[in-house]
Amino acid sequence: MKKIKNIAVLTSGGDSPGMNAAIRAVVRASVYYKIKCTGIYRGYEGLIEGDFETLDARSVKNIINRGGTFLKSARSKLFRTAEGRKQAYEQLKKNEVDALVVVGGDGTFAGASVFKKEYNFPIVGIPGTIDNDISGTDYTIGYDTALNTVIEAIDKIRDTASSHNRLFLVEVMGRNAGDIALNAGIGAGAEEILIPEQDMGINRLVESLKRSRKSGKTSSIVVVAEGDKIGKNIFELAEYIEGNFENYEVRVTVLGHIQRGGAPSCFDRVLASRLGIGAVEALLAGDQDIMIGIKNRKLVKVPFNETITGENEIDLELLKVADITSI
Ligand SMILES: Nc1ncnc2c1ncn2[C@@H]1O[C@H](COP(=O)(O)OP(=O)(O)OP(=O)(O)O)[C@@H](O)[C@H]1O
Ligand SMILES: O=P(O)(O)OC[C@H]1O[C@](O)(CO)[C@@H](O)[C@@H]1O
Ligand SMILES: [Mg+2]
Repeated sequence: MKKIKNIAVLTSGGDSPGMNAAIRAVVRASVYYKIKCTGIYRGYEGLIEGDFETLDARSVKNIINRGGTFLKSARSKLFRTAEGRKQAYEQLKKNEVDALVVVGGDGTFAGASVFKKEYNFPIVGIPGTIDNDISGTDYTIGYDTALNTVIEAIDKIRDTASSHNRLFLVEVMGRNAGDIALNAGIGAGAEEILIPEQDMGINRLVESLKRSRKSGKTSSIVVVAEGDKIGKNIFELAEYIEGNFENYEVRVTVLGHIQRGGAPSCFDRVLASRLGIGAVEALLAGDQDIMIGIKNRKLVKVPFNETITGENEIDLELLKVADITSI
């Protein structure tokens, strides 16, 4: 195998707090091991266009505390095409890049896996997404920060919900994964949590909210993941619930992209730093086509095809905790 002298790094898909800390770790590990590090701007889009810049230890100063990604990110349509990936490969050759670190979510890994098969180019992935929807790692970078952002927002909503005796539906991110909804829902003391992995059924939801009222609750918070399976959007759901209650006002808050921003938590900074170094060391050890993840507090190497199962397991114990604590 060709000796690795130049590692490139890019961030792709939705940004997540801690991506900067991951880039910083990749750059500084490269400096530590005396190899060149190349930053690629705007994910696979910049890879195709050749938007490259050499990074040194000082290029990544003062970013460990910053949300977003200074390399910027993109959702690239072109990289989904064979022609786009060919251009990407040509750019890597032209810039004498020997290996690539991609920081992103399941889509980013799917793209990396296709690229690796076509060009046999060494790639290691770092899980960076607020969704926590990647198999083989307990946590993805940004998820912990997003959870804290969500509970801070819901705590505020609770103040006004209880002052007005209202029911609030709070939509959180997660097109296919309910991790944010379930964990933030428990942490914020929600009465009900709707997740994509489970269809609770609209009637059961209404019955449960009626029971809550009867038990003496004067206000309620329902956390709804954006990809929940109840079959109505959150505003239709609010109307339906209001129509089934007397004198219970319903309000909707969609938290949206606020969940993706902000300074990373200490947990995400440390995780990102460990994974960044792990990725460089893996490439230097000859690994490729894998993600560096974390399991039971230890770094692990997981083949790309095992990270994108498309199925997100729900933690039944957490569902029980949510049920019992919302009585
Ligand atoms: N099957 C695929 N083939 C080639 N490229 C892909 C494929 N799937 C995804 N990609 C590339 O990866 C990019 C990132 O994927 P996606 O937009 O799904 O975000 P992600 O990495 O899953 O992050 P997040 O879910 O946190 O936003 C896509 O914009 C696309 O360029
Ligand atoms: O920023 P965009 O492209 O609207 O993406 C939103 C999606 O990205 C994610 O936030 C993950 O980054 C999903 O939870 C959400 O559905
Ligand atoms: Mg994704």
